[in-house]
Amino acid sequence: MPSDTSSTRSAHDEGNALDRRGLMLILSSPSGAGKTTISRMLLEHDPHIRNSVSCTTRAPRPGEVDGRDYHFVSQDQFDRMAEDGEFLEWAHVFGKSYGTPKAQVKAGLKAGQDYIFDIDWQGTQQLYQKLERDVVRIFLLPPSIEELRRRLTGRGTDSAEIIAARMERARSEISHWDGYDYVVVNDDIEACFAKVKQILASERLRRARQTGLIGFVRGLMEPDDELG
Ligand SMILES: Nc1nc2c(ncn2[C@@H]2O[C@H](COP(=O)(O)OP(=O)(O)O)[C@@H](O)[C@H]2O)c(=O)[nH]1
Ligand SMILES: Nc1ncnc2c1ncn2[C@@H]1O[C@H](COP(=O)(O)OP(=O)(O)O)[C@@H](O)[C@H]1O
Repeated sequence: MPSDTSSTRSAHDEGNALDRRGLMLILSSPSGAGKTTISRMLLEHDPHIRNSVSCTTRAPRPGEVDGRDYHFVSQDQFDRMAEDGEFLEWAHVFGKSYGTPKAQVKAGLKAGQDYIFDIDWQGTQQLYQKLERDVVRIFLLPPSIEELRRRLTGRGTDSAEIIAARMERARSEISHWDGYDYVVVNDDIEACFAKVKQILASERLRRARQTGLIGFVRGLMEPDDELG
């Protein structure tokens, strides 16, 4: 048995990052369904998870911060990064390029760091093909198409033309819902957040992620001297 059993136990109970391999929590949804809102709530609530900051060629929205929400790059910079193999995956969405930088995430996962990915279904498929064992896929649905339109309009960040393009694409994005492990309807935001937290807590406890348990379990199985 490890000498410091109590600290080992409490570390496991809290899903402590040092005891296990990190996981990749993917949140996808049609634009406006609420994945950015849920990601931000999770990042505020949970010190063990970080945002994987994507590169994009789209313009920043009011309130978005370069390096926090996205790395905003030119098309030339993006193409060079893609050619140099700096992305884990990348895709064209709404006529712009979006990509997940490789370096930070790969090292982080090994060190037990969890990451949130706010990426579309194309990126989700690519990440799943490459890193299946680390990926947890959640798809958020709006309670109705009318509510989706209200949210896109109410967000106040996009022109009528861009909102129309996003609504146009919503149905085809929703058609990929069955490529996800979990599907959550984002009607009431607190109820949706509670479900996402529940999924994360359970996924952290999967045996395959609990690399720190191996030594602990071996200790439990050692012959007990007192029993002879
Ligand atoms: N494949 C891929 N998709 C991304 C990445 N970053 C963002 N996206 C997706 O691109 C789409 C547009 O994102 P954005 O312009 O922020 O609009 P939003 O969906 O309304 O927040 C969304 O479906 C995002 O999930 C990425 O690195 N890779
Ligand atoms: N459950 C909800 N109820 C009402 N409004 C919501 C809910 N979830 C998100 N919103 C709002 O809808 C808009 C779009 O949400 P956002 O998180 O930006 O979506 P996405 O990142 O999927 O495009 C934002 O103004 C956000 O505050």
